[in-house]
Amino acid sequence: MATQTETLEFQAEARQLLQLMVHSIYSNKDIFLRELISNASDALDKLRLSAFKDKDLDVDVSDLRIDIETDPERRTLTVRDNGIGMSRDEVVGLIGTIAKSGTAELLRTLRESKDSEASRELIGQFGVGFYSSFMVADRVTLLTRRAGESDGTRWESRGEGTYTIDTVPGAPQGTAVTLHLKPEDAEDQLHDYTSRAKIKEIVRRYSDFITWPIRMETGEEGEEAEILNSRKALWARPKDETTEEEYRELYKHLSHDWADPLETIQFMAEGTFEYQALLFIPSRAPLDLFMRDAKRGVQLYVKRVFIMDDCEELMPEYLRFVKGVVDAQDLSLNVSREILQQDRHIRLMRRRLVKKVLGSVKGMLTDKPEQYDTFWREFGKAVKEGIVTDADNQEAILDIASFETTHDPERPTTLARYVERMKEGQEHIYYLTGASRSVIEKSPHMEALRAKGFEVLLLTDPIDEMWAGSVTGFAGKTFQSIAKGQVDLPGGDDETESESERTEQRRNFAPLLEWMTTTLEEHIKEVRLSTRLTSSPACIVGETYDISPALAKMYEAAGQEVPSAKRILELNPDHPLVAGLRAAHAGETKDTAALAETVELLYGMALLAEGSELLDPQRFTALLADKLTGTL
Ligand SMILES: Nc1ncnc2c1ncn2[C@@H]1O[C@H](COP(=O)(O)OP(=O)(O)OP(=O)(O)O)[C@@H](O)[C@H]1O
Repeated sequence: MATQTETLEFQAEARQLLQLMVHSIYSNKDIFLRELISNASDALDKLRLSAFKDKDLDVDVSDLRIDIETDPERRTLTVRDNGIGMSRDEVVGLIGTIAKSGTAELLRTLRESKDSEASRELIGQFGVGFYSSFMVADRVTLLTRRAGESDGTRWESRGEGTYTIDTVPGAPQGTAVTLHLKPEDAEDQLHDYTSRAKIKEIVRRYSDFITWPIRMETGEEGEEAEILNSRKALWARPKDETTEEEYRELYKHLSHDWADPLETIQFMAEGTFEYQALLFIPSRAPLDLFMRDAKRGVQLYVKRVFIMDDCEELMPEYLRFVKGVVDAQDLSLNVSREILQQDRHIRLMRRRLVKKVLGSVKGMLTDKPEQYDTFWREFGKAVKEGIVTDADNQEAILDIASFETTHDPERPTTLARYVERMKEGQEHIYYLTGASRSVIEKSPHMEALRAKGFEVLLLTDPIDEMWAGSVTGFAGKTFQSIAKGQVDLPGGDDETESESERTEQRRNFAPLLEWMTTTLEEHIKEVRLSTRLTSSPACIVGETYDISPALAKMYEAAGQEVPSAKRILELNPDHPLVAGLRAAHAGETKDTAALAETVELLYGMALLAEGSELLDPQRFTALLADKLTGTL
């Protein structure tokens, strides 16, 4: 007997997602069954694992299965499992709320998106699981009892603002989800989900690989229920015995993505440590790719038994978007995270998995450029983290990376292509980091390189700041920031000034540079002449091994102390303002205070030109206003 019924409200975000489901945005409604079977299969996995780990848990795991029952008269469809079940609190927490990261952002994007195709894609990426029942049902009942507990829970909702919940003593262990189906409507792709043939077709198409039996009564008295799925573990089957379609469906089951994967990677390792791996690269980045608690997508199985989701030990963080299954034959079912962390075989396995993934991206780069472009657009930012965190594969990652470049504003370049295009005598791969392509392109540091026709990589991701300063080189060429150190451009397209001219210039400017260095000593450590400027009067550069201002800012934002390194102000001796300053400073009757103000403005201009902030904007504008007034 059910106890008193309690009516609860859905959490706001859950309500909004439900609305989307009820006024379904999907055309293919059949997939609700895949979602329910997927949940049931997970619940059976969990029960088997719990029973194995907790010997005191009194459960029968000898006949774990999923049953589908239909009642054409009452127009109901039930998906029943004898898995782990849910406690009352779990029902409220898991079904009444959406604990997934990225929900709020997803809903905001959906609200802003007017395009229903785009909305469908977005929500598909998120995966709405259980709620998809409301595409085909106007009322859903869930009866569940958690293994080890005596009372069960009944949950029921019409997919509107509220749901009811009550306690049901003596409910069978596991979960039964009953859908009270909406009327058939062929136009709206609402099929007859009480039809055996339809159910069979859907199970075959979407859930064939589920390792648990999915059963359905034949309707004939005395006949055994029929098992609808073939239960073949795809990863343990040779490639030529598996169809693309089967791979795709497994991918969707694992990832909850509704789109097809971009690439499938399958391999089997034999020998002393045997395992099978089936990995997928999705075709788009998940919404939570850059969130702190983003999950990694590889599941660990041991001898066909599901052990854990999100196995960090198998995939490094920078490849967190890779989904799939790894099934190891020689581990104990009892394996824990701690054991995994210390296991030498697991480390070898991970190394091999990473090599396979990077190798398959390299394959795309050579053979399937369009696919590669999609990959890099979606995941490049995450993959670049590996340049810093995975020293063993640094070369391999640089090899598959693409970067924006001055060579072609439309297409990013690989480093190999950059190196091919390098000029004679060019030893360095030039790059500049900054907030955006347009800021970097206009930076004074670019001037001489542009004038002389050198290609520069334009690095705009925060992670670029981290690796660019620490990686030594690629294909024997070193990286050089054009905002750091001295830039000695070889030959180039321009004629270079003769050495004697330069010596003469240095001598002429020495007193000004010395005086300016003292005047600005609070902010910079040296003023010197520049070889990188053609039209701007000045720019600021760092020493070769200094951290860039943007990186310093990132560290500060992360709460880390950054030793403040003073940088160097470089002057363009050919600019009239700089030439004028030199003349004025050399003059007999100079106004040192006024000159110092001009120098301060010059320094401020150099900061603005590279996209940095002024130290004291009020003072800068006051000085500038004063100088401008003087010109009138
Ligand atoms: N048959 C079931 N048995 C036990 N727990 C279940 C069952 N169905 C759902 N749950 C619980 O409810 C949670 C929410 O289910 P839901 O289908 O909404 O999302 P999900 O499966 O976690 O995620 P996704 O959107 O990725 O499918 C599940 O994670 C699971 O903990």
